[in-house]
Amino acid sequence: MFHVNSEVGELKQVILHEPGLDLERLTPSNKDALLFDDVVWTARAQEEHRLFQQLFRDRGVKVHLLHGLLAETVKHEEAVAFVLDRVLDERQPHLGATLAGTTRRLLAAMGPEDLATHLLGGLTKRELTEALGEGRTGGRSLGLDLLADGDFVLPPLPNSLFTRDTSCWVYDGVSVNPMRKAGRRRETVNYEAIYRFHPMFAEQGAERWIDGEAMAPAAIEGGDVEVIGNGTVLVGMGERTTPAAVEILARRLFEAGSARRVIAVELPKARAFMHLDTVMTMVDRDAFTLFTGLDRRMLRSWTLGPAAHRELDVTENDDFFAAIRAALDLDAVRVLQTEQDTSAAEREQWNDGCNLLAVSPGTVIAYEVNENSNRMLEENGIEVLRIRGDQLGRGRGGPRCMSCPIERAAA
Ligand SMILES: NC(=O)NCCC[C@H](N)C(=O)O
Repeated sequence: MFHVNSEVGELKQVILHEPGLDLERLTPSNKDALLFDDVVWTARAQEEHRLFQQLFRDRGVKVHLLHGLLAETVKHEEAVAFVLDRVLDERQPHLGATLAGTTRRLLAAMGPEDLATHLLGGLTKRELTEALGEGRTGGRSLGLDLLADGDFVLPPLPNSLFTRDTSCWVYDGVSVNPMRKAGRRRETVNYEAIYRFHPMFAEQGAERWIDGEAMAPAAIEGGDVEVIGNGTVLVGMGERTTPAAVEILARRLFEAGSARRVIAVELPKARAFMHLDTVMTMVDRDAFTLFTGLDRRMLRSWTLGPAAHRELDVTENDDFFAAIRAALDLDAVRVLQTEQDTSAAEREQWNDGCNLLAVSPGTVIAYEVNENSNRMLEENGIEVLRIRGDQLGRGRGGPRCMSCPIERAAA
């Protein structure tokens, strides 16, 4: 049975996405809408990613690749229908009934590997017309006439690289997340299909905390959700996760008896701090990194607990880390901040210096570029496994963002 009982306990199984066609689709003109800061050298990004994967395998962590999971999922006819009903909805502004139908017939006729590639990497008008052959594009369509050859009939999902965000496991269940940004919303459909139809998950009967489709416009992303243990979950509310979503998640967890408290923390609403894990991650049983640019005493936070009649007990905390210490039943928590000038601190945070993935208590994966942050961690007794990320980092996500633990022991 899959479960994630902590942020830092022994990691056993993880979902990663080795980028492919999805990253090749980035161009200077579409990268902003697709939430990347630059175009990417895909072959090098894949090389970097394979080294990242190897780190897990070397430590006995089972790696599941998203493309493989999706391909196995769409071997099932109901899964294909489920996905295509959603991604080729004729009401989408650029589609219309004819183009939606033509594209659907093409995708449905593909083998599972190719279908998975295009669900992640999208489909251009050129690819559609070439595959159908001259003059066989189905009926004439306004949507098709208005697209240029290189335009997308089905847009790509390059942020699939960040498997953390789209679904996240919290204790004995999973939340399939409604994404805040338009460029990531379709990722939810792929995961919804995997969790419903892939035999590895469908036969497990794990709890489902959030159903992304039903929950929009409330939004929550896994980078904001940290399962710190002892029945407690930490959730950031910034650019991506909404207060409504935090309350829905909290209520579900309390009703199932899977968590006793949720600590919600307010974050600045800015891209640099898009998720909680871009400024703060847990690195050991009693230790967190925190971006130096945030004053820990200024962070507003609330503790949510269950109350009668499906209500929530919401109390504002005086001190965020004191609330965490109490929730974890610890004498003290260590808040690790890198002492460096403000420009260096800003640069390292931008390069995901705080976005660490613990593989066991006190051992984390980090980008090598963040020299000051990594040195500081080592001075505090944390083992740092360094990875290259010159290409991977261009989407503004680090080792924690690029991993979705599905099995992790308590700390
Ligand atoms: N947990 C994370 O911070 N994930 C990084 C997501 C980066 C992606 N380009 C995004 O903007 O959503």
